Amino acid sequence: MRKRHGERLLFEIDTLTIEAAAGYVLTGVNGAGKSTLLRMFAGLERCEACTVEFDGERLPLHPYPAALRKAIVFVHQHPIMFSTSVFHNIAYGLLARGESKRAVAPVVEAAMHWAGVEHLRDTDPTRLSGGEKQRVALARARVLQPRLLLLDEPTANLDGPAREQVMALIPTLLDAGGSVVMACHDRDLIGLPGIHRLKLRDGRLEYR
Ligand SMILES: Nc1ncnc2c1ncn2[C@@H]1O[C@H](COP(=O)(O)OP(=O)(O)OP(=O)(O)O)[C@@H](O)[C@H]1O
Repeated sequence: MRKRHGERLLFEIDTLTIEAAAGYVLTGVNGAGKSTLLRMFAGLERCEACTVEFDGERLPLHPYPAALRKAIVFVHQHPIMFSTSVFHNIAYGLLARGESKRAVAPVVEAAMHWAGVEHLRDTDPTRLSGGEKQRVALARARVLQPRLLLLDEPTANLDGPAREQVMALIPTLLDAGGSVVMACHDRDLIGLPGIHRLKLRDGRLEYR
């Protein structure tokens, strides 16, 4: 995977292997390219010379393949939500996949319970705090059961109980059986037991 901005080479990565059902933190100084790398995986950023092997099939990252669109979910640092309700935002992706309202309702209930946002079900997400919004975004991603979940600095800009609540959810994301890669600077996330460490440094990826 190679990424340039004009003449500047941001990174060049020969091979990156993401195992099934494994958790990774991606670290690196500000501007190292962490968000860019995650956005590439999610098809949100063009890249040169990018090929992935997914379930034994070789695919380009551009144009972005439908198989990856279904398998990979990206959670933005500042999640954007419809100005409807928390319930609707969590349900939306499943309804868009063609699932019935009747099938989706209990899944959304369980996800709200998991994220501790049941009391906010009818709230307009634009009125939520940063921590509440991040928890709704995690619930919204989780119901889609992604094979790979990409989190961009999930605890950035949070402190106190809001940060603790988001922190507590992250290890349980792996229980669903998918893999998680999160870009972060948060020492507590980097130190989570069993998590693999990746570092972008001077345009190269290091396994640590
Ligand atoms: N469209 C663009 N044109 C030129 N440079 C860009 C563009 N988009 C991003 N960059 C640069 O690419 C670099 C990588 O940005 P990125 O957001 O991926 O870094 P990061 O490691 O996630 O940083 P942080 O830890 O601060 O979030 C930065 O120097 C940024 O300014």
